[in-house]
Amino acid sequence: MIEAVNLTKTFKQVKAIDNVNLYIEPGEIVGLLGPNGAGKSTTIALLSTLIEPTAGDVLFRQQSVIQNPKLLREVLGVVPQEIALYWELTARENLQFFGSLQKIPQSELKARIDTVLQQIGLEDELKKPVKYYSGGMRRRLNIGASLLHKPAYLIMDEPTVGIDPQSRSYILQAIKKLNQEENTAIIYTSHYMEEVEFLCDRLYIMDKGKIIAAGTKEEIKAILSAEKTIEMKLEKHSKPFADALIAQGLLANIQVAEAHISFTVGKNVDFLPLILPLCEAHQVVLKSFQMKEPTLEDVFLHLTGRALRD
Ligand SMILES: Nc1ncnc2c1ncn2[C@@H]1O[C@H](COP(=O)(O)OP(=O)(O)OP(=O)(O)O)[C@@H](O)[C@H]1O
Repeated sequence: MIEAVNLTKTFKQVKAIDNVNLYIEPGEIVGLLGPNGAGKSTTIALLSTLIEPTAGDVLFRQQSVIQNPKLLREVLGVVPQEIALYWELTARENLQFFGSLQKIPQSELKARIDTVLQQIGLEDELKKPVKYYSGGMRRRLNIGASLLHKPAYLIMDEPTVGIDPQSRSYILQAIKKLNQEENTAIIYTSHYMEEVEFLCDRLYIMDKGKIIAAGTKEEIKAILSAEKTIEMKLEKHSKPFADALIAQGLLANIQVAEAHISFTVGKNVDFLPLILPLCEAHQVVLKSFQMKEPTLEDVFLHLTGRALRD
């Protein structure tokens, strides 16, 4: 198990993370979710022993990794957010280079590269330098470079940023397969809710350097079980109506996107008597109502008052 204990990191005046506690056990996929600047990259830089904390510690098998980073580094792969590849080399040549850096014996390296190319779906068909690859292919190779030494734990920092939906879906499937077939434990950071919903067993939601919620997806969604989310569609957008809805103060998390309006209310609140008089006053026609199960995005909005991508 890797564990962060009261982890704090301050850069000059900025407290990038503040008293973070989290853990990951062998074989599980744990999501670290939060908007830009929440402290995800700092947390994983600390977990992967790239930087040292201002306070607190990272434990691996209950030993401090500050004292003994080697123990963890041997079993850890890190996929950085920035692509770290050699543009003039082919996929295989890049992997040969990274494999040698990781001191994988030459007698084993070729077979490991073959396996990794297969795991990331690049096989051997690509004999071109990386500079000719698509964004998705580069991302896949970036992941491959961290898999050569068969890490038991893999930390991935937003590995699908800036790629097309097809490549993203391919990468998500490959990560799931890696976890299921090799039992690789994965810490996955993202600000894409759908990715975390698809991949993760447990998750931590971060905001402004702190963990603001932790648990299984079901546990986190249960934070909102006392509320329901309503989506309604108007015949056409009406700013005076939307303003009046916000001003009456009894509905929470009101989101207005043209003629689509959503809000949350307590499970037992009868919201129609709150809305219908406003419709009448502003001559607004309601086309539909829908009750929605809470999503992780709703939980984030509830906890922070902001959307994840704000
Ligand atoms: N080397 C640094 N020097 C100064 N401030 C830093 C440094 N690294 C991070 N920070 C600050 O710490 C806070 C957390 O940043 P961090 O990169 O960990 O967030 P993040 O959740 O990974 O964001 P993103 O999704 O944009 O990668 C931010 O306010 C950031 O500006």
